[in-house]
Amino acid sequence: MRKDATTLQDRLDALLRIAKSNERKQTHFQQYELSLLNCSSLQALLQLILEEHVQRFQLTSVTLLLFDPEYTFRRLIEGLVLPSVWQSTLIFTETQATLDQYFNLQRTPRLCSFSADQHSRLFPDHPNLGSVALLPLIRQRKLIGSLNLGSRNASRFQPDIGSQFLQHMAAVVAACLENTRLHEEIKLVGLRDPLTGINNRRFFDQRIDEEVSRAKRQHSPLSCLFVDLDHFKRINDQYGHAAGDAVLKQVASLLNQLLRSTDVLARFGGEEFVILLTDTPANAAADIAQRMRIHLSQQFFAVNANKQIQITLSIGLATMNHSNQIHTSHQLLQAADQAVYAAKISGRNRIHQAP
Ligand SMILES: Nc1nc2c(ncn2[C@@H]2O[C@H](COP(=O)(O)OP(=O)(O)OP(=O)(O)O)[C@@H](O)[C@H]2O)c(=O)[nH]1
Repeated sequence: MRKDATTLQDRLDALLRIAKSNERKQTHFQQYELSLLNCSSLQALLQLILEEHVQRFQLTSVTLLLFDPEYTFRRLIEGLVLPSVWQSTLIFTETQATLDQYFNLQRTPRLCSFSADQHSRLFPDHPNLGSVALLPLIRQRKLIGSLNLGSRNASRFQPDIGSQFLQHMAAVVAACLENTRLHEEIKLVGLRDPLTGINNRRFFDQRIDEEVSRAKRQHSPLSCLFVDLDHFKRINDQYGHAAGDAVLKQVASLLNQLLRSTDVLARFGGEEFVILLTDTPANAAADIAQRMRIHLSQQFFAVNANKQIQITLSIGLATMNHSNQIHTSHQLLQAADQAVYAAKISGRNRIHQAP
């Protein structure tokens, strides 16, 4: 009788321990889910998925394979400084078949033993895993990627283990990835000029303030070029607005190619471009402007199937060098603007340097 009571008590204790452990897991997952849902940037989200996930759930490796046929994701992360380990944990594919091979038609999570033949592309840094869970990331019934969990423990992920919880996590991850991607794209659209694809004036207004502060802090010179196409109206009038657009696009691309990655190029409006040359004194900026003017005057621009034209630029140059009258971003831009006006009235196709 007494023995029976003890056994019953042991069983109850064991059940209580399991219930408590499940509750802890549930709380743990809910906290993780909340952090995923609260993420506002793609970098922070990727950090949660690729790094925090491994620790929180005691895994050996977590990787993401994303279907990115138009390089949308890759363009968004291009400008970010990402941890070098992500080079092997953040994987992209342009072909749907690469993803499809890992899942059945129902696209349910796949829990199985690790096989080097099948899974090495998903876990390039971990050739000795015991088991893996491949979770399909689905949005609007489309497979957008796969979240891949790897464990050294061979019994951690096996086909007979319930996968509802993992399926739920994959749905949250897929939704968060889509949301942050859209969010980042919107941010980018607000700062890009849709015609030329380069930065717009809003972006420039933010950057010039940052660069002026940096130049003051580091006591380094900062030059600004105001570039204005000569007689651009004639191109529109003679060959049409679409031809004018094509010329603007080509000019933006040519200017971009001539600059260093630390310089800032933006379309200021219409046929005007602005450039910030960081850590560049006036004489060096004048050389760059001169090279730019000559290079562009030697290019040919197709305005229709049978006609190519040449163009010229006027450039105004101003420099903040901590010993002249230029102390603010407004003064720097205004000085460059007045200088381009002086270049125009003194004959165009030339550079004018602000005093
Ligand atoms: N095709 C095209 N034209 C534009 C765009 N934005 C502004 N423009 C045109 O650019 C022309 C600018 O004309 P103006 O300000 O007179 O300047 P300009 O003809 O270049 O003459 P100068 O600057 O004095 O040499 C106008 O005809 C605008 O319609 C655009 O996005 N696309």
